[in-house]
Amino acid sequence: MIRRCLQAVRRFIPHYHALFQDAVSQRGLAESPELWCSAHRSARGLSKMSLWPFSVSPRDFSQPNTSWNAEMQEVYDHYNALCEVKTEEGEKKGPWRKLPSYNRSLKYATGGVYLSKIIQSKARLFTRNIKEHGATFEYVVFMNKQEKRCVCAFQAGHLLEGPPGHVHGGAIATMIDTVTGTLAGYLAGPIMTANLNINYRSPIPLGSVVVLHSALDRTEGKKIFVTCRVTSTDESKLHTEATALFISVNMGHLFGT
Ligand SMILES: CCCCCCCC/C=C\CCCCCCCC(=O)SCCNC(=O)CCNC(=O)[C@H](O)C(C)(C)COP(=O)(O)OP(=O)(O)OC[C@H]1O[C@@H](n2cnc3c(N)ncnc32)[C@H](O)[C@@H]1OP(=O)(O)O
Repeated sequence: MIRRCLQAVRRFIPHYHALFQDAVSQRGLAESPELWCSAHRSARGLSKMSLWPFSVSPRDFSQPNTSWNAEMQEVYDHYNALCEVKTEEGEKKGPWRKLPSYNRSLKYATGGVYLSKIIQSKARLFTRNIKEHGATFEYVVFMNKQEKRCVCAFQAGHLLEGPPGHVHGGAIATMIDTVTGTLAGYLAGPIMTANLNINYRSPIPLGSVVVLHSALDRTEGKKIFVTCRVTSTDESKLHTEATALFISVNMGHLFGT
């Protein structure tokens, strides 16, 4: 019985990948978060008829949870309100969009040729690999496509300690790479970080909430230059400044094939 289930699942996986690749190649990647979701959805219909053994609706890690402090919730509420604006005809889409956040950027991609098949399926996005709420990276990104910029509310958990009581510089760099990379990917499709230049101006206390403000500086051919400032939520304190260079790559480069 178990062997038959496994055979069915193995037969289904290539179909799933084909569907995913179709959606990717037909729609382009400029709207990547939607694309991931729609590619996932188009494959989902099939998965309902199959023996696909995994959860079909991935958890959105950027939803408020009990670990969020009042300041984190406040920043979330502020930008969330800007996602819908009230008009005389009712509510309509505002200039901001809350991006969903999953624990794999491409949930069903096989990756990592150096990993065994079983371990490959356990690969997870670095910033979303701890299930415990509030322990590491609690964050939510809001995108303003018109203005080519985004903001991210980030609450740094106790497992991100570097200097006593403060956030590790590598964790800050991770968040800067994630947020600037999300902006570059959202605007330009598949990208990889080529250069990240960071100035740490003042330490970030563990458990505190900061805001990452990221904006497109310019594009030159395949090169996408992005800036980032990490500030206190009221912007009175500058914690970190960074510039990043992303290069547009093809899907093969992204998957390492
Ligand atoms: C798909 C994303 C969509 C996401 C949307 C939202 C979904 C949300 C989900 C999850 C959020 C997570 C978001 C995270 C984002 C993080 C991304 C990473 O951390 S990536 C890991 C670290 N990076 C590497 O491992 C790269 C390693 N390097 C390479 O693979 C290559 O070097 C690469 C691709 C960067 C460039 O290689 P070439 O062959 O394509 O390009 P060449 O020809 O070398 O360069 C093109 C131009 O760029 C300049 N260039 C290249 N590297 C440079 C550098 N380091 N500094 C300055 N210029 C550089 C060159 O001089 C050249 O310029 P001239 O056209 O001649 O003017």
